[in-house]
Amino acid sequence: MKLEICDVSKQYKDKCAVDHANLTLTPGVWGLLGANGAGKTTLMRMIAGIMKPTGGEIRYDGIEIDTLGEKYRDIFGYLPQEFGFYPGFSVQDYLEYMAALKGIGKKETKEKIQELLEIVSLTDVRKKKIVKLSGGMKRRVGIAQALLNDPKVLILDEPTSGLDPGERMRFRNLLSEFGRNRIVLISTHIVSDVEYIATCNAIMKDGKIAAVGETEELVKEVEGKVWNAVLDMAEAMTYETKVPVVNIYNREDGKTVLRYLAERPVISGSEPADARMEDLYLWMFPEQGKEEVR
Ligand SMILES: Nc1ncnc2c1ncn2[C@@H]1O[C@H](COP(=O)(O)OP(=O)(O)OP(=O)(O)O)[C@@H](O)[C@H]1O
Repeated sequence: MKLEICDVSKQYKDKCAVDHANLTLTPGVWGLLGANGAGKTTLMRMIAGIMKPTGGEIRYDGIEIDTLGEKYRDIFGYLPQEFGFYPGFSVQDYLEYMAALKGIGKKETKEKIQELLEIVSLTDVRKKKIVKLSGGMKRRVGIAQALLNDPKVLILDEPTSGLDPGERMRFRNLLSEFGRNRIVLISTHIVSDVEYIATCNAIMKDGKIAAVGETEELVKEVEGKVWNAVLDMAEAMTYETKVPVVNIYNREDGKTVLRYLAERPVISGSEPADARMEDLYLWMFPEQGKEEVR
């Protein structure tokens, strides 16, 4: 099973949102990383078949998705970034409605909804109107609807926004399991959100795919360039503008740990640290700064 994005572009009037993107997705969980405006949503909408590329094509197992029509919809699940719920519907009614749209039989629908409500921990609120749910719960309803048809390809646009830490953890576990023999693509501008579940990553910048690979492989580029320095808070702050800072946190003993990137240690007493995706991201796009990526 593979999904190929072949030289895909999308031109909106005077804006090239996706620029000759090439990417082959195979089973597993993929992170699509990029700052706001990098082109992630546009690329995902094209993969979902709800927007046509202005150049190139997208193929599922060698066949252009447009020509697959209904068949593609059957194997596909999509959680858009902004998605119009039917606020007056209860969770159960909404999922039944979505299942009908996806052409799932009644008996199968009942069982599937029960199973999914358990998975996303919404069984207790299944009769509640969606309008009355919290942001995180609404997001989980969205995740459940994307899973209704047991899709082979699952596309999730910023799925973790609005989830609390517990929900994020459950969501990660669910996707790690789900992605074993399916293609799962998750977009985010929060690198740490996909770091623990994505086995492969595609990094987007200005509409282009800037890097692709397994996390371990990609982070090799920054190995030996990540440092931790333990300082007083005031001193740590003075380095904020002098070195690319990935992270600053305060320890219980009152000291501050500054994680930064440099070819060689520039703060005395620095210790080497294991490289992670957020280090690579900042290394590749220093101008985007830490606010964008964490
Ligand atoms: N309908 C449109 N018309 C014109 N420009 C658009 C349109 N939709 C998106 N864009 C522009 O295309 C670029 C890519 O947008 P897109 O939403 O795909 O990025 P993104 O990486 O998903 O960002 P975000 O995380 O903020 O959603 C942005 O510069 C955006 O302003």
